[in-house]
Amino acid sequence: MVLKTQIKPKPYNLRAICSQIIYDVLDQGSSLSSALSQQANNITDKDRALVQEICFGIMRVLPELEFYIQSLMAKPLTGKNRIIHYLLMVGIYQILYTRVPEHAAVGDTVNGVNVLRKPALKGMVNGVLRTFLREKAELTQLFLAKGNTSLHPSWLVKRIKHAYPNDWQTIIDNNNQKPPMWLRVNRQYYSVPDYQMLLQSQNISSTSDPQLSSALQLDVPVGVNKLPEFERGVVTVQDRSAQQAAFLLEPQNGELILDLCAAPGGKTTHILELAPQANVLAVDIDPERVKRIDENLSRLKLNAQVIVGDGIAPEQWAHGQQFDRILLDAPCSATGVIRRHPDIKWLRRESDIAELVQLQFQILTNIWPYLKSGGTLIYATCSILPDENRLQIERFLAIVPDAKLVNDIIQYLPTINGGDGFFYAKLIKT
Ligand SMILES: C[S@@+](CC[C@H](N)C(=O)[O-])C[C@H]1O[C@@H](n2cnc3c(N)ncnc32)[C@H](O)[C@@H]1O
Repeated sequence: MVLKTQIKPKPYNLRAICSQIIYDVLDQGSSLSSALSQQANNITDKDRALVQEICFGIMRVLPELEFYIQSLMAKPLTGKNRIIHYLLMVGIYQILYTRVPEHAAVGDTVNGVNVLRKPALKGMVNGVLRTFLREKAELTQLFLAKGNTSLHPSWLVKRIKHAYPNDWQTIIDNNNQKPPMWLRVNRQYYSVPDYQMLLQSQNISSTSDPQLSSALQLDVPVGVNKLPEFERGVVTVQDRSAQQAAFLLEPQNGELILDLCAAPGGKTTHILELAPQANVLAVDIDPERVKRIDENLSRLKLNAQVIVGDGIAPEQWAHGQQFDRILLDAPCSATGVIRRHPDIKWLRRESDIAELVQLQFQILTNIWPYLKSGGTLIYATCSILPDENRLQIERFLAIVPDAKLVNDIIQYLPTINGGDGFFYAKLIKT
C-alpha cells in the first residue's frame, strides 16, 4: 500500500500575509498593487479590506512606524529576519490606526511569527508590542517632536518645496490623505443624474461635479462589485483629473487616433465612449498591462486595435500612418497620485526623475512626426514636478517649430475631495 503524504496547509495568519506584502514592496521593489495581487488567492474575502487598509496605511505612515521600531529596539532586524521587522510594523499600525482591539492586534501579530517560521523571535515581538502599548503616548509625542512628520522622503519634499514655495505643505498634507473615489459615467447608457439616482437606490451617496459632465464622487468609497451595472460597462473608476484627458483630446468619429502609453486603458475606453466610431490604436510597452486594455475594452464593449510597442520607436509599429489625434500619457514619477499609491514615496529614487524626463522627451519628439498637419497631441502626466511637465513642454516648443501650444498648460495639484495631481498640454501641428 502506498501512503499518500499529507501536505499540511500553512496556518492562515493575515498579519503574516501583510508583512510578506510589505517585504515584497520595500525589499524586493514590487509595487504595492502587484504585491497585493500576488497574495490575492491567499486572503479570505472577509479579510481583504483589512489587508488593504493595513498595507496602504503602512506605506502612508512608514517613517512614523520606523521611528517607533527604532526607539524600541537596540538593533534593527536584518537579513532573513527582516520580515519580522515588517510584522512589527503591522502590529504597531493596527494599534494606532485600525479598530482592531489592541489584544487581538498584539495576539495575532505574535502568532504571525510562527507562521513566518521564526519562533525564536516570538518573545521579542511580544515584548516590543507590549512596550509600545505601554509607552504609546510618550512615543507619539516624541515622533511629533523629532520624527519625519511629512511622511515623505526628504528629496521629494525638497523638490515639492522648490516647485511650490507657497503650496508645498498643503500638497504634502493632501498626499497623506486617503483618496476619494471617482466614477466616470458612460453617458451612452446613463446621464450622470440618472446613475446617481441608481446609486442612491443602493444606498450609495455621491456628489456630481459642476465642471465635469461625466464625473461622480462617492461620499464613501465602495468595492466595484457594489456598483450597479459595473460589469455591463456603465461606469469606470477613474479620478476626475484623469477624466479630463479624453475631453481635451476631443476625439471625433471616423478619425485615426493614437493612445500611446495606454495601459491599462482607462483613457482608451473614455476616448471610445466619446467617439465610438473612432479608429483607436492603443499602444503600450508592457505586455502584461496591455492585456488589461483588452479586458477593459471588452467590459465596456468597445473596439480598438491594441498592440505592444515602444513609444520611442514608432517606426516599428506605426507603419507610416499619421494620426488625427494623439494622446501621450507619458510614463512619469506619479508624484500626483501619491495618496492613491503611497508606495511611490518609497519606490521612486531621486535619480529616476532625470531618466523619466529623458524618456518622456524621446517619446514626445519621436511620435511628433506621426501627427497629421493640423492634428492635436495631448501630452499628459500624473506628476506634479515641473521638469516632467511645464519645463518639458517649454523645451519641446523651443526646438520643434511646427508645434504650437493651445491655451495654457494645466497643472492640477492633489486636492482633498478633488482630483489627483495631473498635467496636460494641448499641442497642435501647424
Ligand atoms: C501613466 S501609465 C498609462 C495609463 C493609461 N494611459 C490609462 O489611462 O489607463 C504609463 C504607461 O506607459 C507605459 N510605458 C512606459 N514606457 C513606455 C514606452 N517606452 N513606450 C510605450 N509605453 C510605455 C507603461 O507601461 C504604463 O502603462
